[in-house]
Amino acid sequence: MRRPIIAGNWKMNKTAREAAQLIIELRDKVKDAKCEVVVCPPFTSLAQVITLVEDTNIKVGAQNMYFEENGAFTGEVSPIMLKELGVEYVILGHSERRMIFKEDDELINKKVKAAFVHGLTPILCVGETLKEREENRTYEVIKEQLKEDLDGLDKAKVAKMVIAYEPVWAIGTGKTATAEDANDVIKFIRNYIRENFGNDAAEEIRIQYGGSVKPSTIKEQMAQSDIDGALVGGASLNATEFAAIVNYKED
Ligand SMILES: O=C[C@H](O)COP(=O)(O)O
Repeated sequence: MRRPIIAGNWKMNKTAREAAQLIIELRDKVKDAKCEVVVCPPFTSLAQVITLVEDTNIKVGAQNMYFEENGAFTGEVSPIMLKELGVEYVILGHSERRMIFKEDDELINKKVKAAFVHGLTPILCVGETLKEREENRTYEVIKEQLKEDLDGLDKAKVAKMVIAYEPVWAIGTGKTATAEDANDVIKFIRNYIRENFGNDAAEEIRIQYGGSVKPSTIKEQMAQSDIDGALVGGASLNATEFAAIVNYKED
């Protein structure tokens, strides 16, 4: 039985002071959550947030990292640095990294492998653009991303990671994929894992939906057969909203 995982991606929001306020407000509101709760603040707040979530049920992820351990890579942060701080998860291949910062699948694959080398769990994001969806290329695009991003990984590692299906057209737009549509794509991802990494990995891997998730959408999304959680952007910046998502009620 897969334990749902709901993660808040704060993106480039919250100063260190604001991050501390948010996490202090959030701690109590999510303490009885049944799902795994993760927050992904900007690098500048990671250390402080990790201190503030000690002895709570909140885990911490980073929003990105480089694949090298150290060296002349100005502006980058390494897996070793994250691990030492107490970071457990790292978001990789987010569509904003792919589109704005031109990250390609080869780079994302190196980052996914480096995360595992250093004991971090990747939350790998995949998803199609509106144009690709309109051209009926959703499955083809996602298959290609999975093929490249997971290249060379063994099934034990794939089983442990998290994949977030985020249709690019649903991110920050207020448009969500219908719960059924999201579930269909997530089933497709699970089948890809089954075919390429075996049944155990397919049954164990957790696959989230991301894209304008809100308190009003989460219940229906979590009621689907294959959706194992959510990667939440905008709504994770407000403690009450994020707590309402994390504390969704099952029927
Ligand atoms: O990582 C989170 C996603 O990009 C979704 O963002 P959003 O909830 O603001 O649409």
